[in-house]
Amino acid sequence: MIGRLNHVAIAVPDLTAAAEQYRTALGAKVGAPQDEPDHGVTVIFIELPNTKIELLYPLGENSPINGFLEKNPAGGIHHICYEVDDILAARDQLLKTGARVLGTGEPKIGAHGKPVLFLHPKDFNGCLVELEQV
Ligand SMILES: C[C@@H](C(=O)O)C(=O)SCCNC(=O)CCNC(=O)[C@H](O)C(C)(C)COP(=O)(O)OP(=O)(O)OC[C@H]1O[C@@H](n2cnc3c(N)ncnc32)[C@H](O)[C@@H]1OP(=O)(O)O
Ligand SMILES: [Co+2]
Repeated sequence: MIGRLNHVAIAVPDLTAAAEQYRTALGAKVGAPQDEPDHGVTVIFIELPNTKIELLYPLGENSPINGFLEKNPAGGIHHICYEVDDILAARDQLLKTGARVLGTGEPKIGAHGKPVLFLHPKDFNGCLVELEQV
């Protein structure tokens, strides 16, 4: 069901510093900051030849990443995003296995303008999973 790895997201305590480090120390192709108010985050995508890294920083008062950054003040890997062809079929299949879909259970439009859903980290070996329909 899952296809390519779309991105690995890293929650960071300082978005500008993290972007600069990827640009200068790691020599990566770093995009511009994008506010995602529907998701409570500001993101910067880093383009790698085979995937992307999504730097995440809280936006607004109820950001879903606030708790994670409180527990991991230096930052940390926050989620991985797998591509799927049909997100509703994927969701329904996963619900049958007992996996918890976060939020309302309905896809939201993600940072690439495509539908996304999140699966509870406790149901996936401690790793928050994002699905993106491509
Ligand atoms: C723009 C878009 C895109 O790419 O298109 C994005 O990525 S938006 C990216 C931001 N959006 C999201 O993450 C949306 C989905 N996320 C959520 O709904 C939330 O972040 C939850 C995953 C439910 C966690 O929320 P919160 O930290 O408030 O809950 P909580 O404190 O009750 O956490 C429950 C347990 O899960 C653990 N936990 C929390 N976040 C975790 C993470 N990212 N990875 C692994 N474990 C995690 C906590 O340590 C805790 O474990 P213990 O009980 O053992 O201590
Ligand atoms: Co993401």
